[in-house]
Amino acid sequence: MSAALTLHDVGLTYATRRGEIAALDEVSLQVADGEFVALLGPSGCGKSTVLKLAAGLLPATRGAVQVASQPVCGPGRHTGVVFQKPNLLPWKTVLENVLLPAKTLGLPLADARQRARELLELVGLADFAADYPFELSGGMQQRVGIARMLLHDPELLLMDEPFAALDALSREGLMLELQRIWGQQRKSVLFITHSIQEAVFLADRVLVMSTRPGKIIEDLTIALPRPRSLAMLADEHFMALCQQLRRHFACA
Ligand SMILES: Nc1ncnc2c1ncn2[C@@H]1O[C@H](COP(=O)(O)OP(=O)(O)OP(=O)(O)O)[C@@H](O)[C@H]1O
Repeated sequence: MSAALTLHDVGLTYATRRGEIAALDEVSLQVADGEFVALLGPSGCGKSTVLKLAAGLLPATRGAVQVASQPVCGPGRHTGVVFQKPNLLPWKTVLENVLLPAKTLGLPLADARQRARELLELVGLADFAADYPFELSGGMQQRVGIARMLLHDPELLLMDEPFAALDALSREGLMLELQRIWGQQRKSVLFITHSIQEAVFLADRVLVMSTRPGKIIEDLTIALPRPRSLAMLADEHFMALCQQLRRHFACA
């Protein structure tokens, strides 16, 4: 299977006023086409840095970063990104927010508008197209962010703790929703999270990073059947996988 994302021996050092900070050291990982990979690790270990490298928002200090087998030289059309905060423009409607990348990427507006409506349908917000972000819940705003990420039909989705700011029930709802969307669209996904449960529930594979400078210290295949239901959170096999991952963290 070909790789949607490859990091090979990647190092990243930030230059700060207080000297250099080695964020990543010899990180190698792959996301295969259509694969859902979760990246788990303690705070500050370099997870967001990995995502920024994959998104072309930062250049690597050492090593190689490739998306769709091409070196990453800057933000590109192959990738779509969502962050913890959906960063919607408050003076634009839901539909206009989803359409934002159309201008930057030079997409034909009529086609983009049609696709934006289809994506709002996909994320369950068809009836809210004309609303403004302040009229939506946090979970609904994050779904707008997901629709916006999908507008230009990227092959690789980069998601940086997209559900972290939500309450537990909204998080569970969005996990199910993301699983459904991924099942329909079969994009390749790198999903960053602090939540072991979220990682095991969603992913085909979970990668664990060490404390800074981050390295990959575990690569665990999650062979649970799909689609996964919330009942699975109490399943013995599910809990054993969570326990296996929890051993890497001090509070295990
Ligand atoms: N722009 C920057 N300039 C200097 N240092 C940075 C910068 N961004 C991140 N760092 C440092 O690099 C390290 C890794 O940060 P990063 O945000 O990638 O970690 P993370 O695992 O995503 O953390 P968290 O889970 O808390 O979001 C941290 O020590 C952080 O302080």
